[in-house]
Amino acid sequence: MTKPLFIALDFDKKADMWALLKQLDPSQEIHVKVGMEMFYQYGSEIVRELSDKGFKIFLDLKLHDIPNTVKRSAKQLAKLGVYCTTVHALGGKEMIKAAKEGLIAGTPAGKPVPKLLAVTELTSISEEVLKDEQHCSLPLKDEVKALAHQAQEAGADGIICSPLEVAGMKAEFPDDFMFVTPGIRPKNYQKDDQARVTTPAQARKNGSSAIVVGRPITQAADPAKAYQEILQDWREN
Ligand SMILES: O=c1ccn([C@@H]2O[C@H](COP(=O)(O)O)[C@@H](O)[C@H]2O)c(=O)[nH]1
Repeated sequence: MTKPLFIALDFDKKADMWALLKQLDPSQEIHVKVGMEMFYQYGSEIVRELSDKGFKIFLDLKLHDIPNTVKRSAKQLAKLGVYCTTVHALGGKEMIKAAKEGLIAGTPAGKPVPKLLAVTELTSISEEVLKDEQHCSLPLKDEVKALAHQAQEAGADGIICSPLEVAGMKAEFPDDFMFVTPGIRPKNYQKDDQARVTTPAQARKNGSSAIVVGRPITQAADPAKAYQEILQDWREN
């Protein structure tokens, strides 16, 4: 499979989401990310609609609760047939293990189990915030790496981190462990609320397995053009 670019479908209205998706070339495989904004409004219906139209879905709900609750929730999520989903790595190994068990238990027979990705440190968190507000004494890269190892030991299939951290830890993980990276900004695009960003091309060079891009596509004057340009920067050799 070519390395995915997940378009973060962070929209207020479903109609705006479809207006964007209709502009994209239907002959290409399109990967999308459904997050809390759409899911809290439209629920599993939106996932099914996208799935029926052939989109490959990353359902990003960042589960973070006690293991029993996460296991039972993951079991329900697995019924939706998504490609991957997320938990917060800070929930601990028991919670991640429980999420994996729930996904396995809920996946319909003969269907692939959704990949479980653990969010390490959100890409909006800076070195300063990690130290001053999360009271973490480790440098950010070390904290991300420690959470990544913890997630892998607990059975996660990959992590979410910034592309800035990938190169420094990829060699320590199996080849199929996924490094999915938001915090993507084309050259000269504003950071918005993201703290740790790179261009798509830099994410590729650093070894990201997949990138997640929202506003640089969804807020563009010409989203289809922005998507193609970012895709080219991401995939160009
Ligand atoms: O650490 C994280 C985890 C998830 N995200 C999500 O990715 C997109 C990024 O959107 P942009 O508009 O490209 O900033 C968004 O849906 C976040 O919820 C993240 O940014 N960082």
